[in-house]
Amino acid sequence: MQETQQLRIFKFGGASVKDAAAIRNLRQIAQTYGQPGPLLVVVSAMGKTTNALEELFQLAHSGQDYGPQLAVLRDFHLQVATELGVTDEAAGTPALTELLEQLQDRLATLQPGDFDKQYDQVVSYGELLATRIVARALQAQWLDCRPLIRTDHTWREGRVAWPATERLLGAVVPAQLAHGPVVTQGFLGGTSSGQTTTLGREGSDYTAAILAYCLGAESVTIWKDVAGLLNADPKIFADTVRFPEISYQETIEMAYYGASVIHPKTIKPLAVKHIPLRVKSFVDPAAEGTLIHDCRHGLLVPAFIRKTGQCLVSFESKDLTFISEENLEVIFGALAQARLKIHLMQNSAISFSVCTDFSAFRLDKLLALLRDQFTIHYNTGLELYTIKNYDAASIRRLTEGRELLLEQRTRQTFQFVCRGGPNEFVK
Ligand SMILES: Nc1ncnc2c1ncn2[C@@H]1O[C@H](COP(=O)(O)OP(=O)(O)O)[C@@H](O)[C@H]1O
Ligand SMILES: N[C@@H](CC(=O)OP(=O)(O)O)C(=O)O
Repeated sequence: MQETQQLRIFKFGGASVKDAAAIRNLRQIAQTYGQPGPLLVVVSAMGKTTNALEELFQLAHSGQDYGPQLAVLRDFHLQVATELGVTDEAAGTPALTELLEQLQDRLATLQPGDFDKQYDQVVSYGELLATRIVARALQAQWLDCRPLIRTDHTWREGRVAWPATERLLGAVVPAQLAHGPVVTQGFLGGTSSGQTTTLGREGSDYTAAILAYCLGAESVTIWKDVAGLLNADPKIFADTVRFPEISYQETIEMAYYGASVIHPKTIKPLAVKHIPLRVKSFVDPAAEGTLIHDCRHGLLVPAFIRKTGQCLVSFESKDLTFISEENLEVIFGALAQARLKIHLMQNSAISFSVCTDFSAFRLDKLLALLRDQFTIHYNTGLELYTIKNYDAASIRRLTEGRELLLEQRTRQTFQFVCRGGPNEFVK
């Protein structure tokens, strides 16, 4: 594989491309910090476009009128392109209007069934449209990553076929980078038969890591609306502290437990190749941010992580049989089939409980698979809190006055599930 010397990868998420002013700011950052090249820029859908596309898709798939929402989405992208003066369609292939027409066609020709597969074919247009605009604004080359980031057919959470992806990217991207900056889509991949897949919501950070791993990048910088990786989400918790540097191991755990600033899959490919990851503020790009790399540090301050939209499911054997390895095998198999990920689990003599993301569709599937064998109870509308590197004061801060439905602690991590409610303790 041909490695690109000193390649820097910049990733810009939805907030950093939410309108024309944000894209001008991105251009300034790329010009100031992305030189000398080579520079590969990964871009997500603009603002909340992915949510809007999800809604559009739901409407279209269920046969409802989606015309007004589609018009809003179309006008928004065209308006931003006009404000940036990048409506010169001849200069880009495919043109913005061509992508918008493709999206319209996709929506008009949806078939009943195949929900997840068709979701990917529609929702992917957020990144296609955004990169078309950003590439033109940067006068950079536009790269369609779908034929190069090869995944299996796991719709909505494509699993990367690493050897093929490394070969495909290596054959195309270094040559393109030799001609100047390249802009490509986050979140997207493609199957061997040429169908679009997505890598899981908020998966654009992961795309930056895939590209870095496969192309042997020097570093990855993800530009966010926060000062760096903090010990908690500042939208929820008061008095947050920035980590100037932190290890891959600490970061992967924070991301895994739900610190939404970095997609959890991002860290491993970078750690394997010792590629540093910087989290920097696009609001204050000169500020230090956070450097995530191979480093050792003492005990860090407690980090707080909240996951909302949780569901606690308890399985009880119907005949007072103990929860055994055989029972657990059946339960885990059903959870995997329903594609429900376990965030926390606990068992007693005759009962086994798991905390997972709530999805009515997936929960129904799980119930259908296990109802005959187990008595199943569940609660929805819950929150899962994790405190990494906890102490007594940090536990008190979060748990006081709350009814804990499930609680667990290891040497470094304290977790509990409780009902969602006002966050009287956080701000
Ligand atoms: N530990 C944390 N440190 C910093 N930001 C965090 C943390 N946990 C959650 N966040 C949230 O992550 C947001 C940035 O991530 P996200 O909105 O997904 O960015 P993007 O869309 O640009 O990829 C911040 O605005 C902040 O609210
Ligand atoms: N646009 C996709 C992928 C993504 O990563 O977006 P962002 O970088 O804005 O979190 C999503 O919203 O899920």
